[in-house]
Amino acid sequence: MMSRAADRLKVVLNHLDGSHGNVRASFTSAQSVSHHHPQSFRYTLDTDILTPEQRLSYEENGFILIRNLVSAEDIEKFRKAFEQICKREVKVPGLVVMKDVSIAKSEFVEGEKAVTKLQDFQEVPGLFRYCTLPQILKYVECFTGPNIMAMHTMLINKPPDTGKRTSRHPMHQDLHYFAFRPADHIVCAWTAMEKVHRQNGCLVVLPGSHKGSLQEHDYPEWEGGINKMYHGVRNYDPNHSRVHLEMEKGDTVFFHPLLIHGSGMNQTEGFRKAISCHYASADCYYIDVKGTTQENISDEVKDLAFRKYGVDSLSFQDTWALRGRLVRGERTSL
Ligand SMILES: CCCCCCCCCCCCCCCCCCCC(=O)SCCNC(=O)CCNC(=O)[C@H](O)C(C)(C)COP(=O)(O)OP(=O)(O)OC[C@H]1O[C@@H](n2cnc3c(N)ncnc32)[C@H](O)[C@@H]1OP(=O)(O)O
Ligand SMILES: Nc1ncnc2c1ncn2[C@@H]1O[C@H](COP(=O)(O)OP(=O)(O)OP(=O)(O)O)[C@@H](O)[C@H]1O
Ligand SMILES: O=C(O)CCC(=O)C(=O)O
Ligand SMILES: [Fe+2]
Ligand SMILES: [Mg+2]
Repeated sequence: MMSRAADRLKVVLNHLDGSHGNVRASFTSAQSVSHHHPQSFRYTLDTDILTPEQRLSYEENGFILIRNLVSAEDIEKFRKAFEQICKREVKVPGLVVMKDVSIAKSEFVEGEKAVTKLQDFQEVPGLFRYCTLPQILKYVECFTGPNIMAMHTMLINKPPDTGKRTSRHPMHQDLHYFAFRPADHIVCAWTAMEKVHRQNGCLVVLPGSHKGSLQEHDYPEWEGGINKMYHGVRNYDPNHSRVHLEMEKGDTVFFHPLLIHGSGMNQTEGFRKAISCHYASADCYYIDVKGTTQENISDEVKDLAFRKYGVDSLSFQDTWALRGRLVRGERTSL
């Protein structure tokens, strides 16, 4: 109980402090792993959900993998909902449907095979149900606390590579796209909709990179082209040690928004599917990214909002406030 109150205080202090770090790191958790060596936690809250090992692992690595969290039946339902959208059986407000850049201009690819990514499916009940699954939110709460917003939703249908290597997703930090803070109260849930492995382009992560700061992002100079908004960390070191997250259908990884990650190309004939949601504590606050490294993505998003909706008065923060949906607790700030 004590520790829950301490965690709330941490959030408040951080809020006032603005810069994350020192204040929180000095708190000591009551639920420490060892009684003799009290452990302080920065990236996880006190709940009875994570085992001490899982908690330490997230603190150290910036991600945890939970096997078999989403049922095959639920995944089948998400797959059906995705198919319906691709066949244009339903029209959805706000939904962004992205084709791979290497097939965008081809008139021969249609339906599901043409869609690389659905974004912002908050108005598709059959897909948004993923973001409300209790077994997912149970884990999310360990990072966000009790007031939870689903800020960004995606279904990724990584296509077989056309030979131009455009099915790759460059190494990046998701925080680059976000106009809210603090980072430690944001988490991504990413669920494999089928077996994902190195061959079909599983997630690749740099363990521990969440302890660093937000880096400069830009389009990588890739010969075969690069998808819209696929920014990568500018000074990516290809020799840094990486972990390939091979997962079975239903396995779910939760990761920190500063964790550097990407995915390799899909060298199979199948479409590699995953569904994901970025959650944030509703107690987070919006920031102005003017003059920061995030200005480039902010301009691109505002430009897209203008082309899609014809409004040029939306700020980057507005685009987030309009898309975010409360999934648990109270909508306190975001
Ligand atoms: C109510 C609030 C308003 C909200 C505003 C909307 C905001 C949406 C945005 C996204 C925010 C991103 C947040 C991400 C957060 C988490 C971290 C995730 C990391 C990522 O995944 S980043 C990558 C995300 N990518 C996108 O979001 C891409 C968004 N999609 C698009 O912008 C459009 O789909 C696109 C690519 C412009 C295509 O537009 P569309 O109208 O569907 O296509 P056309 O066929 O008309 O083509 C137009 C033009 O674009 C070229 N094109 C097509 N596909 C691509 C592509 N994949 N990459 C690059 N270029 C592409 C096409 O060839 C055409 O070119 P012309 O030269 O002929 O004009
Ligand atoms: N120059 C680069 N800048 C940014 N990210 C890169 C760069 N080169 C590769 N990556 C990223 O590194 C990750 C791994 O890339 P790669 O395509 O080599 O896949 P892989 O899983 O290592 O497969 P393989 O088994 O073929 O090596 C992907 O996220 C990829 O987009
Ligand atoms: O599913 C993938 O390939 C990773 C996508 C990703 O990291 C993202 O869209 O932010
Ligand atoms: Fe990402
Ligand atoms: Mg490689």
